[in-house]
Amino acid sequence: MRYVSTRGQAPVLSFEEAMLTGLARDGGLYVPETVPTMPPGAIAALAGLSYEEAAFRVMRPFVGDAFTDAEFEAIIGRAYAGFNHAARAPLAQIGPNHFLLELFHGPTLAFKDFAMQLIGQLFQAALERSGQRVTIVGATSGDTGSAAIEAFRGLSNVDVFILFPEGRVSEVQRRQMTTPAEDNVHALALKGDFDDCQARLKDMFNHFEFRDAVGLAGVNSINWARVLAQVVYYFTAAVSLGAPHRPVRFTVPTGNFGDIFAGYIAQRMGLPVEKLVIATNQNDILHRALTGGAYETKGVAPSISPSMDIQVSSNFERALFEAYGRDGAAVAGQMEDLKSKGGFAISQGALEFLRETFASGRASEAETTDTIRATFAATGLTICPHTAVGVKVAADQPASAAPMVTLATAHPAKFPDAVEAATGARPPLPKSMADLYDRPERVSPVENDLAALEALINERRKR
Ligand SMILES: Cc1ncc(COP(=O)(O)O)c(C=O)c1O
Ligand SMILES: N[C@@H](CCOP(=O)(O)O)C(=O)O
Repeated sequence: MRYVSTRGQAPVLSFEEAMLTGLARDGGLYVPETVPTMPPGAIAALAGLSYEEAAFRVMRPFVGDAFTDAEFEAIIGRAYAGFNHAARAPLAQIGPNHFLLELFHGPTLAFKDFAMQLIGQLFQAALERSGQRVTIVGATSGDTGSAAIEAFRGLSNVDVFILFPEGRVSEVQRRQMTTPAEDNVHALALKGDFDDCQARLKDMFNHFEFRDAVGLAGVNSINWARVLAQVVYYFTAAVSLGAPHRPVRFTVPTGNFGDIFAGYIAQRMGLPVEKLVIATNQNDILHRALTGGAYETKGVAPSISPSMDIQVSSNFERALFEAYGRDGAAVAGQMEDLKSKGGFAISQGALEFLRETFASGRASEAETTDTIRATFAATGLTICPHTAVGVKVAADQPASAAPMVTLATAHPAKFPDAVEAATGARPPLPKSMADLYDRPERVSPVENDLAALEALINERRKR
């Protein structure tokens, strides 16, 4: 299996190389050269398997010869052993034909654990084999950072630097990043928003001298392995609801477009997905792009679903690559316009392609709060504000016989203020985190300045 860049100019890589490389050297994102398919019989055969067994079957063709079957099986086993639900990604019914896919039973209580726990294991295996040491730099609006720190804390051949927007993550998210005591973990509070964090990260990848000197690696969803791990739960959920014999719809609370792009890959592999619905909060660039045809940035407005406070949605580039018939030059041109003009118009053909697969909707702040309240009243389930954005947008979709699955992307206890404002009750942290508020914090405030960030990382990384 080989991986190509969405901008068409970077070297073609193997799975392991693409995973360790992160952003392609032409600024693009790696995608598989061809998407392997699973025939209906193979999809039906996932029924009754454990999550780990299903994960092996779904992901195996993408990994090529990077790992033997036995190695890959063991890696998957270790990745999900720390989840606190036997099903890993259980479904809960919230309406006659509407289900929540609970993705918050991992160690940091968000869907990011599904991919991050796996790539933590994949990185360890690859680095042990090669004797390499890497510097991971990640940008986060709250959940990627804590999941990355959890997956890589204490590893001897990895330093982890996480950039988060100062004052724009929840207190629980911040403490998850600032309280680990391991000296390979560095939480950096950047003066700016998530887009600034992600832009500086991409600048570091595009500064080859720095990138090569520190052995820069990325664990944001620019990393293909992150997306791949997220493909699995689309299969397990759909099969539980009758796939491949019955199509299923998914609504995905969306920011950086990684999670929903994983759903698109599942569909390309042969999973009968009737529609993938992009659910945005008031930072609705993706909804505006899909409905109006222009991808135009405006400032990020802080919301009660802060992990989705994103305007430059990096994985949308992967969707555009498909929509433009895998024309890397066309994608590079649009990305250049995004950088220089703050936006671009999507061609009619590409827009039609996107609308075939994706629908979209937006939830305001008030609608998000109302949805948390109404879901609790109707079902007794407490949902996080990101999930609530999804539930609201799912409810707005046209009727269909296909079951609707909304991805429940985080545990409500990560966002107690928003949940309490809606329901009157503060969701408690699970026992494993009960002392989170008592642990000492360690964080470095940083300016939104590339040279200063690079200097700090270079000085602190171990050699
Ligand atoms: C809780 C939560 N929900 C939804 C999202 C959006 O996911 P994606 O960025 O993959 O679109 C994020 C951040 O990524 C998140 O942390
Ligand atoms: N919402 C994310 C933003 C980064 O997304 P990623 O999937 O590209 O890592 C977060 O919580 O950090």
